[in-house]
Amino acid sequence: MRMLEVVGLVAGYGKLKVLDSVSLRVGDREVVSVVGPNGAGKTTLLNSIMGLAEVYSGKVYFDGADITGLKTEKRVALGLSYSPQTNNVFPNLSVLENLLLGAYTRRHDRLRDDVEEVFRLFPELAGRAKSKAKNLSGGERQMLAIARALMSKPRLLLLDEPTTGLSPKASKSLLNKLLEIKSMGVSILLVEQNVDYAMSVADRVYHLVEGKIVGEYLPGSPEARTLIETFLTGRRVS
Ligand SMILES: Nc1ncnc2c1ncn2[C@@H]1O[C@H](COP(=O)(O)OP(=O)(O)OP(=O)(O)O)[C@@H](O)[C@H]1O
Repeated sequence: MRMLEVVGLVAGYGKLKVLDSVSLRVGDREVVSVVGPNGAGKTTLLNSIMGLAEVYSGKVYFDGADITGLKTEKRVALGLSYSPQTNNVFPNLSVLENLLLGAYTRRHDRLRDDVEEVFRLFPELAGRAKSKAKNLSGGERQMLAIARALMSKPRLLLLDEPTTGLSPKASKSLLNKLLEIKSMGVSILLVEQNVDYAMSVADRVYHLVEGKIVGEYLPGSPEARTLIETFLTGRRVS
């Protein structure tokens, strides 16, 4: 079994069923991306994996253990971490305070080393440790959100459209950081609307449309190129 296995997940919010029998997997040291149009259910998928949406049927396994019914903080303690698309930093707290909050599930004996490690990964944040998060640029804020998620020392990082609102240059720089995070031994499940971005970092890509997985691709394959073209021309794949 892979590190993360999602099997036949039907999930949503109250009476609204969003995901329809979604199955996917993420292996050790793998970057997997989920692409799909607005409203396809990408965020709901991440929410379900973290215990933040209602699961009506299906299972989520992490390291072979069934975590479908676990509380979110228990999932974090097991090694899952989540950087949501919005509201992912505390604007009135400093960069350092945001980072320390990311470590709330852990014992605190190595925090200084861990802060230094994320500052090595994101030197842009190191010089702004005392700045309030609300004073950061969009790109710096996304970096802080990811850095904060890393402070719980995850083995699997869930990222919801971290390039939202960033320039192409800032997006590429952020995507390069994801490859560095992968090389540190952390797996990543990346939700993206920009197919080119997803394909540039992912080992595998799933295509989610109207709550269903309609394809799985290896970046660089002819099928993957077709997927990109389909997105770019706005045609629907079903
Ligand atoms: N907290 C919520 N409560 C109720 N409905 C929700 C909630 N979050 C999302 N939805 C609904 O679930 C459906 C799927 O939304 P979701 O955010 O998962 O899609 P998405 O693929 O991430 O879209 P986007 O790319 O626009 O973020 C939409 O109809 C949305 O209105």
